[in-house]
Amino acid sequence: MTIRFDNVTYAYRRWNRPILTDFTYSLPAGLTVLLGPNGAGKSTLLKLAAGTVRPAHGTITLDDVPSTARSYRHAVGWLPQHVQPMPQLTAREYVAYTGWLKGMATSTAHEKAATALERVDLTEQAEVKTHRLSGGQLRRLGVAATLVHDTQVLLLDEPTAGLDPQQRRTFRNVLASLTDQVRILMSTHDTQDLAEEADHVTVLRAGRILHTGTSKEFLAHTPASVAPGRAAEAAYTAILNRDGNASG
Ligand SMILES: Nc1ncnc2c1ncn2[C@@H]1O[C@H](COP(=O)(O)OP(=O)(O)OP(=O)(O)O)[C@@H](O)[C@H]1O
Repeated sequence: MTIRFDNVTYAYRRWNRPILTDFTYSLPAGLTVLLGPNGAGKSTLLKLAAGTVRPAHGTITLDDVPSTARSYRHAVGWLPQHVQPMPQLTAREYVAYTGWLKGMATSTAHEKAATALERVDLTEQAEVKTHRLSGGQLRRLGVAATLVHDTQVLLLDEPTAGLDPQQRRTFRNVLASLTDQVRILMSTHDTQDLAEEADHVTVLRAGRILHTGTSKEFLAHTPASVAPGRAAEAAYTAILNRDGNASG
């Protein structure tokens, strides 16, 4: 099951310049990292894919189901940049409540919540009130909430921003463990982190795809003299520079 953008054009206001124009993209299997400078259109792309905003032209589909359909929004989970705790709820109740909001029976929502928490490695925190969770645990709680209703595609907007290195590692490991069942598109500014877990990399600038391919193909852009620890950052810079030179 994958999300396809076909000739999508989107502007925030009818009279504004479009952020995406005639944009075509198909989300590959596994974990895809979405890179791009500030204002490239990453969040806009994720919001369109989540069905929270609609294109002016073109179509966004999940195996032929349009993004306007209820079944589309059930199959696609979107994690915004900030996960708000609900102080009165435990982690388990929070996830079950999300399932209930999506139309699940209360008993099913509780059952599915336990499985979703297990998938993000939060079983031990199931009875902890959400405002007592750490920043990294809160992000994983957000992922559990999006997984509770049998999500096929997970969209994450800078989920590792503000996390310390240990929390980022745990978060990435959790994402990597989900990719056998869920396709994931994750935006980030954390270029170096991605080299470890991403299957694919897409680079966006000014609403255009500069590069999309496997991580190996992405890293092949690394200049020869660069130390391995800097490879992803250097590959990203090389792709941006190549485009800058071509369009300049
Ligand atoms: N609600 C909005 N109304 C009008 N313009 C917007 C709105 N949200 C974003 N934009 C504009 O759309 C463009 C793309 O923004 P978007 O947030 O998608 O980029 P981004 O790649 O996610 O950036 P960042 O890395 O800074 O989060 C920017 O020029 C931004 O100013």
